[in-house]
Amino acid sequence: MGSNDGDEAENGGEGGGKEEKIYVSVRVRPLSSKEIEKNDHSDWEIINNTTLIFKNSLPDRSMLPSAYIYDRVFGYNCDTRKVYEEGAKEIALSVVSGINSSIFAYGQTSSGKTYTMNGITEYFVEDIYEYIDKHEERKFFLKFSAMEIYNEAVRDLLSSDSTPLRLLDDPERGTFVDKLTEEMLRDRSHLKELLGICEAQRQIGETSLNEASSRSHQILRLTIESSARQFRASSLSASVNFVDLAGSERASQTLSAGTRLKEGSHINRSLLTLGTVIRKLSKGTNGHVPYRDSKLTRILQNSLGGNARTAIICTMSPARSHIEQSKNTLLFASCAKEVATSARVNVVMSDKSLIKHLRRELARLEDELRYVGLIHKTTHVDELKEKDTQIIKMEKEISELSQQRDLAHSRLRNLLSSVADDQASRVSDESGGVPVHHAHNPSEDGHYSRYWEESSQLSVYHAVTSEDESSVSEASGICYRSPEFSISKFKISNLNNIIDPNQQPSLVARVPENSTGSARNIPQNTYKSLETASETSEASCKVVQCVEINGSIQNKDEFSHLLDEDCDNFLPKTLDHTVTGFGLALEHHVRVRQASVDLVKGASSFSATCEENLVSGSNSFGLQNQEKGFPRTENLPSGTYSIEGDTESEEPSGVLPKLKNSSDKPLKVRSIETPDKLAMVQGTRNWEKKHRGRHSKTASEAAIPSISDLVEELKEMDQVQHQNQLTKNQELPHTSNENYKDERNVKDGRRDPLSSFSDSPYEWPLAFEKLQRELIELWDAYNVSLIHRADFFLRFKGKPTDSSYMEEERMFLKKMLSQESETETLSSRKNELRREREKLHKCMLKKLSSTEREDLYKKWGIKLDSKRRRMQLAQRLWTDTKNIEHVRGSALLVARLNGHLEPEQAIKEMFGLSFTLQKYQQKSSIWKRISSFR
Ligand SMILES: Nc1ncnc2c1ncn2[C@@H]1O[C@H](COP(=O)(O)OP(=O)(O)OP(=O)(O)O)[C@@H](O)[C@H]1O
Repeated sequence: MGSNDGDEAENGGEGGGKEEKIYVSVRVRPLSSKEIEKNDHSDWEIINNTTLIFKNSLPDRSMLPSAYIYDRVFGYNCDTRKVYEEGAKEIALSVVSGINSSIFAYGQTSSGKTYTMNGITEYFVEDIYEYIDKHEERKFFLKFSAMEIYNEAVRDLLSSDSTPLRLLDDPERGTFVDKLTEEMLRDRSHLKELLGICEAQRQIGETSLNEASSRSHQILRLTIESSARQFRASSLSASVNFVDLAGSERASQTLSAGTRLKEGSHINRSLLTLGTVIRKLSKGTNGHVPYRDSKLTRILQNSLGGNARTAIICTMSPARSHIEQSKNTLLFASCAKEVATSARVNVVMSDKSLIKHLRRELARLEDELRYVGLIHKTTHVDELKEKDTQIIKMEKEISELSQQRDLAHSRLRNLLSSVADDQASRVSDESGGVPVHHAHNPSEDGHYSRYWEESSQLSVYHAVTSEDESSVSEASGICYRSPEFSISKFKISNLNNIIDPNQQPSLVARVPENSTGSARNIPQNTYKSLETASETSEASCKVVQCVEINGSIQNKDEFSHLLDEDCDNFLPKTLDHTVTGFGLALEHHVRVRQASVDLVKGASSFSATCEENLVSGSNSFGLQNQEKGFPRTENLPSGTYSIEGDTESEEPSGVLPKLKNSSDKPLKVRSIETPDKLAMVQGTRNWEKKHRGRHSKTASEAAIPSISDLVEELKEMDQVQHQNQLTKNQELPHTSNENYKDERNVKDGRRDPLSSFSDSPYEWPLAFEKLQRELIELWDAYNVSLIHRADFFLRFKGKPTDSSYMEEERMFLKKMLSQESETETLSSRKNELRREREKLHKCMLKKLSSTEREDLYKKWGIKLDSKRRRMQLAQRLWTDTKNIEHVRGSALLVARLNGHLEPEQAIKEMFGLSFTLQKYQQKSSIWKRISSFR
């Protein structure tokens, strides 16, 4: 063990501690006088400073080891100073460097522990104060405490109170003795004084081996704190323990008994625990170390395996008589030599320095916080900038989208305006309730344009376009549109030489420019054929017509002549399934035509109205090419629907009149007509030419049977169409736009009942009720026969297909009312109505039982005891036209009294006669029946 000025230990021990083996030395005392007296021999030989040899002179000891090596072996003549200098000083003085240290004296009783430890303490006190004296730059604080463990009780050696002290455990301090006196040392003399007290306080007893045997374990603790005088930021604090253990003893040797035996028992037990701890620690295992098995090991735990430097001086007697005890001591020393401790420098911060240190630490943490905050702030700013960029980008996109939306709205408004113009133009050109679509919207390139309706699937055009007065072209084409695609074919022929340049074309058609561009689902060969066809031009084309079917068409072959042979490829096959729409339209137009036929009997103004919209002259229809200008209709339910130009000599008999080319005169276009409309008008004209003013029913009666059959067939198709429409509308959201529909479908008081209601089943019930009430009022105003009212009222109960009949009835009555306002005529009708009531009153007696009559009297509020009760009942029929239940009751009673209207005949009768009510004197079938009541 070298010199120790503290610097080495401080440097090496700072921080986590420096592991160091316990410094173990053996001191062999000389034989005592008693041992010599007993002629006891020494078998030990110290051959050098570290080796001790047992001179194996005894035969029974041959098995013992002969050489013992330790850190230092002090022989018989070695004085205590040298033991201190070489076996304790360096470690003991570590305390001035802030390192805990412990100096142990271990050995058999009377082996010289107290003798050695007293000397070491004395030398240490001298050295420590010498050290303090040498280090004036530091200020030292020395505290001294002393305790003994006697019979496993801790006693304060600096206190006169022998009350045992408790051992407490502290997380930082470890195990400590509660209330142990700790004296602050003033100087070395003070320490010596205290050491004297401890020696005086310690339990000493006389045994056979030692007149002043220490019967307790003594622990002297000197705590030294030091700090630099100029810089007191920190101080060093450490304790040095000088432990003089009680000596192990054998009771037989010490001849102890009583108290000494008890003392020896505690001594041996505590030393046994110490030996166990040392042995455990020496093995370096992490197993359990029984520190707590004794107060000695608990108090010295830190010195044995913790934060301390430790030196153990094992004392032994060389006498042969103590060979066993000596070998146990050497065995203990050998184990202790393997135990390592980890001493470190214990630095204590002063309050002031601690505050200063804490302030510096606080400043450092604040700097870190600011740095972290700056980083976060920077990150936040970057995120905000990125979001601002996104916002700007999104605002730009919104602006662009808004512009696109406004543009789309503008286009939509223009489109709607064009459609509205188109609708207005169409309505203005209607002459018989037939929708003909016109448009007069020249595009920028000079062509006229038009848009088709949303409901259109197929449109067949044959129209004229004009860029200027000198360049007029004919365009014929067919356009098909489905939810998936739209497609068009257009063929243009120059008509400069055949069109009257002074006459502006009234109808032009334009297929939407993108119609073919969106036809991606069309077979490629079809598309090519269309392109090829569109490039074809036929200069000889002269026909200017347009056939437009909204909704569907019966057979593509009907229109194939408007196209070339490629049409078969681009007309969709689905056309074959769309039959009923065309049939429905045709039915309506045929009915109108038939009504016209009836009306024009006798200078009908209705035919004149129709005629106003027709072309004038002998070639009024302008049809010069039947093959291209008009569809063949051989597949229609009845008759031939083509029209031949010269019909002057034709008599409509059984079939509709035919249209054919009439002349090669310059084409004069005013209107584009559908074939059935043209047929209707032509039929009217033909009939008018033959029968005007004669009131003959020949033509109409000849036409009625076939038309009626046609109506029946078409009515069936109408039902199918109606069901299809219902299904379609149920799949679509319902949007009511009644005002628009009214505006669209009403012109001069005339509504197109088909376009008004048949495609709007949700609107029809309300419209039916309204129309029904209107008819009731009109019947009442016109004094229409009660039988007619009843039959009509009960026959048409609200099916959408009733709309046509009811509308025609309404139009007729309004027309009649406007034309026959003379008082005389109205008075005549009142008389007719009065006579009809009288007839009904007479029928009651035959048709109704007495019970039925009484029930009716009660129901109708007629007193049973009153007179002329049947006449009262007849007079009350159809009097409250505002009350629909009253009207219904009246209708039922009249029908009951009438009794023989066949449903199958009703439609024929109604339409055969309803339009001729003003001429009921002509004795049509129903009025003949009415007359039968008279
Ligand atoms: N190295 C030595 N040189 C001369 N005398 C010694 C030496 N060591 C011990 N002695 C003497 O031996 C006797 C016993 O010593 P000491 O009391 O120190 O033994 P001990 O180990 O403390 O005994 P115990 O355990 O019983 O207290 C004392 O009289 C002492 O003076």
